[in-house]
Amino acid sequence: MANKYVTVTAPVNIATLKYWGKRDRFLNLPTNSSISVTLSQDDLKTTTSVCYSKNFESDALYLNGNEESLSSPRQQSCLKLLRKCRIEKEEQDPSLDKIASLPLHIVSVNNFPTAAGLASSAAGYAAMVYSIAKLYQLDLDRSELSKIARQGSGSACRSLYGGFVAWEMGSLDNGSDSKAVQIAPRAHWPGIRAAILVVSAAKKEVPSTGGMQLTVKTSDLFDYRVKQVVPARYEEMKKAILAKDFGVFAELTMKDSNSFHAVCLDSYPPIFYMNDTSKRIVKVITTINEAYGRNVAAYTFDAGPNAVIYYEEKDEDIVLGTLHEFFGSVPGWAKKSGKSFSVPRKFPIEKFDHDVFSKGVSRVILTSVGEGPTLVPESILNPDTGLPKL
Ligand SMILES: Nc1ncnc2c1ncn2[C@@H]1O[C@H](COP(=O)(O)OP(=O)(O)OP(=O)(O)O)[C@@H](O)[C@H]1O
Ligand SMILES: C[C@@](O)(CCOP(=O)(O)OP(=O)(O)O)CC(=O)O
Repeated sequence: MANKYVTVTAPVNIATLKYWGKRDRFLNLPTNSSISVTLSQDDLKTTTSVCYSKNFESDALYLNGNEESLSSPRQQSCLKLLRKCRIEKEEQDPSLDKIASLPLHIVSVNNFPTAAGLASSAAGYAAMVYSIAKLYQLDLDRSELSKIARQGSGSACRSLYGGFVAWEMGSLDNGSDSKAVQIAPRAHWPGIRAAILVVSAAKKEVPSTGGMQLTVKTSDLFDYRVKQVVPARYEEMKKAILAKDFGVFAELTMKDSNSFHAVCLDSYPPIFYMNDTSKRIVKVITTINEAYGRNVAAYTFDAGPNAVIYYEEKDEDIVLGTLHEFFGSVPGWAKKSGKSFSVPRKFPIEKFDHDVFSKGVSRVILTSVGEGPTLVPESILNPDTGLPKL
């Protein structure tokens, strides 16, 4: 039997309504629904090739060129669930090749820093699950696959779709209704842009899982967030996306970032993810919004100090022009080289101490809303050896 292989690419997603809290930590079942924007794979993507062969000794994962363990319970849950689906398929159709029990080799590369607060685990698990599902020719839609990716990392379930995505928390104990659904495809609102300001590429001090558990256990505000704040915000944000109402979308996004960091601060002992640079970025964005009398940009921060700024293409000059004034000297502006931004002088730049405000950002990534996982022809794995192609 020939070695069979497939290659896919998968995107990063950045939540605008945050997942923070688990009701089941083994199944990664959340305490609230969440919403995200999938970012373009032109700028940030995971590429994963997978292959099975009776000649391989065991399952193996090569990440960014190095062999990594595949033994974590999260990785094992994903592999077991995918194999179970393939076994069912083989049982239903005895003419199919019996490949479910053959060892798998997974070769994956992220074209951006891994484990550095840029959601590599989301793109990584989405790519792994989508590629193996394609290799096994499983007849599962993206929502079904999202339930498997969710067990790898909660936020990974949202990377199964492009555009604007909701993770419906569900209520069942077995998690069968906790899945991602698409609110709207990229084409619905293609003018959404994102500027990522990389403040730190270091591993986060408090990993998400531990941080969430501490918050669930100790924060008094948390109960109010999940029962009162998020359910209403979830409906309002979906409405704003469908209506392409950036002003409302931006306000809800910033408020939800604030709310998430507030419950982190309210945890005991407190968890601090934003640093002084993050706070200065908030100040710049709120000042631009005040100066223009509308929300031209929205900030959001995950479990680390990096900022993601959402804006609409039509406001690029205002938003990027302002960010360029502060952070124009760091890498990441190449795609705008030669462009001079015309920022209408409504923005009181002199309010800011340029020397203080321009510090702390090491790189910018300029991107936009993008598509979900995609099959691609070029393999990054040598199917004869199962090793990364050099
Ligand atoms: N391409 C990939 N394929 C498979 N697993 C991956 C891939 N990329 C990352 N991972 C897994 O995700 C882990 C990193 O997750 P972690 O949550 O620490 O960082 P992150 O997702 O980049 O950051 P954050 O969650 O703060 O945005 C890696 O150690 C690896 O186990
Ligand atoms: C702040 C967040 O980015 C938290 C993401 O948490 P993870 O998905 O990384 O957590 P695990 O399920 O434990 O893997 C918010 C979000 O993406 O919704």
